[in-house]
Amino acid sequence: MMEQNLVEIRDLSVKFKLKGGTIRAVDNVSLDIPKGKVTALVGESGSGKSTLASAILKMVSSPGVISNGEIKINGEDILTMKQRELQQYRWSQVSMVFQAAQNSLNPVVRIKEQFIETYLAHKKAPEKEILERAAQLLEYVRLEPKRVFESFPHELSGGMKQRVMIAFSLLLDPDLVILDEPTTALDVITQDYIFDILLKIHEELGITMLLLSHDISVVAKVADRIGVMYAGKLVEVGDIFEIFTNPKHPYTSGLIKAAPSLLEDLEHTVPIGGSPPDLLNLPLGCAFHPRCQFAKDICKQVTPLMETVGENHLTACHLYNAARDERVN
Ligand SMILES: Nc1ncnc2c1ncn2[C@@H]1O[C@H](COP(=O)(O)OP(=O)(O)OP(=O)(O)O)[C@@H](O)[C@H]1O
Repeated sequence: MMEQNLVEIRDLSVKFKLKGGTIRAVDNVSLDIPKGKVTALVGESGSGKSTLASAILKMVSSPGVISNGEIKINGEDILTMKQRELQQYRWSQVSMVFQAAQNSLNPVVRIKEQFIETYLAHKKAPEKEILERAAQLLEYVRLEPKRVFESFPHELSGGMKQRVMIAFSLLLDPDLVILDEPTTALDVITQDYIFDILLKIHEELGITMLLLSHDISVVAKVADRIGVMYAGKLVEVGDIFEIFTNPKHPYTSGLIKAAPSLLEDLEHTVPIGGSPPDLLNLPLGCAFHPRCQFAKDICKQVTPLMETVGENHLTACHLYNAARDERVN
């Protein structure tokens, strides 16, 4: 059966005009988010994951601007939506749990009231119905509705607040939920617990998810598809099995080798050498070339384009252009 895409992003660029110059936090990215699947975006801090995700909500933070591209959800172009349409679209079609989202709960309002306010800001319904829905969602995230409803945020632990935020993100029954580093700042056991919950929600509600993480091992358990970002570009995308068994881009291989919990063997992890790129001073050619042990002359001069390297698998790396060229010759 043909896979249907919920979101189709084409040639998306987001620029930030800063004191030292202009950076492209997202640089000509094209990505499909298939319906009913969990897609993960991974890459080091600063690679552009959050900026890309906020563009899907047309909520890029100032001074960022979406300088080109197209984002379609269910075939509808988000970037041409008017303010009123956007207000409807956010939360009810796409919701996002931001980084350290626990802190975005209002500290002086009981959770119950926050559920009601959030719902009513987008749709009308009797309070009783809203609370029934909220209670159902709290049960999904394995929290006791009665207790949580009456609590203020400071009465809940970090992991509980994060689960409340996940429940919030589902409140208006969106098609897509974006989770930005959903478990950072939580201990490992709580992280696992939250990922179990996310997986269950995904399986039972069939909801499409976009998960952002700097740690490829964290998303390995839940994602169906992985996109790898480096210096604002998408450098590899493929189904989870392909990415882990047959990574093509040296940066993807580096992320996998550097992930301790994947190898279950701390001694054999190999950190990626060099340091993350300075977006104000990107090298010519492939931005990863100064850290790449396979870099050739062409990598220092020409930016590689995304090319198909397998079924549902694309990468932007000259190593594969060369392999293809050799086959052709
Ligand atoms: N509001 C802003 N003002 C200036 N620069 C920004 C802003 N938001 C993001 N950037 C820059 O855009 C680039 C990409 O940042 P982004 O937060 O999207 O990366 P990320 O991969 O999500 O990393 P992290 O997980 O650390 O947030 C970074 O260089 C960052 O400094």
